[in-house]
Amino acid sequence: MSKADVKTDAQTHAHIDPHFTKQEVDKVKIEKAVRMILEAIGEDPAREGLLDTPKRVARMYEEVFSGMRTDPGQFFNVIFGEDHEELVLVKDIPFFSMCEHHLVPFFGKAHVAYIPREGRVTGLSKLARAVEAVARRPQLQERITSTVADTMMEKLNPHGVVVVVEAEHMCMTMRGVKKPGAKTVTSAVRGCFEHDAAARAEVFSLIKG
Ligand SMILES: Nc1nc2c(ncn2[C@@H]2O[C@H](COP(=O)(O)OP(=O)(O)OP(=O)(O)O)[C@@H](O)[C@H]2O)c(=O)[nH]1
Ligand SMILES: [Zn+2]
Repeated sequence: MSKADVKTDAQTHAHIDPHFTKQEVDKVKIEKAVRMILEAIGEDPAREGLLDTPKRVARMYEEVFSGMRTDPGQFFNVIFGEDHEELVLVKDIPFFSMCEHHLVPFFGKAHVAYIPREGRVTGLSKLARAVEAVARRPQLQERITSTVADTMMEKLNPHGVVVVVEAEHMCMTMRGVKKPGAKTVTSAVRGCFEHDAAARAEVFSLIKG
């Protein structure tokens, strides 16, 4: 096998997760852009209260978009050899993301369930880490849901996965259609859950309860 044939996890994962990047955040560029936005709305970026704002916003974007540089698949490299082949559900995982259309937050809870294959059990915290990695990017709720499910299918090869995400989008509350309280629920159902209605119903009732 030539060196070029040896693909990193991140490269092999690209079909599921095309937005993962190793590029560092260009904070100077963000600072310039923020100054321009302030000028564009009629503010004075040189007034005292705004002097450090471009720097703060650059640091904030680096933090809230840190998932751009986090491969969610990496968390499933540690696997326990347990032979538990029954349902595992981690529910109510809080997350914050940024809507890719308006760059304002949407946030809520993710519920991640899977049935491991024998000897391929992951750490519970890894499910929450994968959600966080995928959420901290310019996102669509649907894409968070399916990327987490597809990453788990690929890395853990489980019998099945269900991911449910419920969120409130600030682009629908503080602006635009202005419907505070409206919740969006998305789900991704993979593997055995696709054809086993009873197993799927069990997961949904556990998530609700
Ligand atoms: N499918 C999906 N749509 C989203 C998500 N976040 C925001 N949107 C929607 O993206 C759409 C963008 O619509 P546009 O008509 O291009 O933009 P807009 O004029 O700002 O739309 P309004 O929000 O209706 O004012 C809106 O309907 C948003 O509600 C998401 O996670 N998934
Ligand atoms: Zn939006």
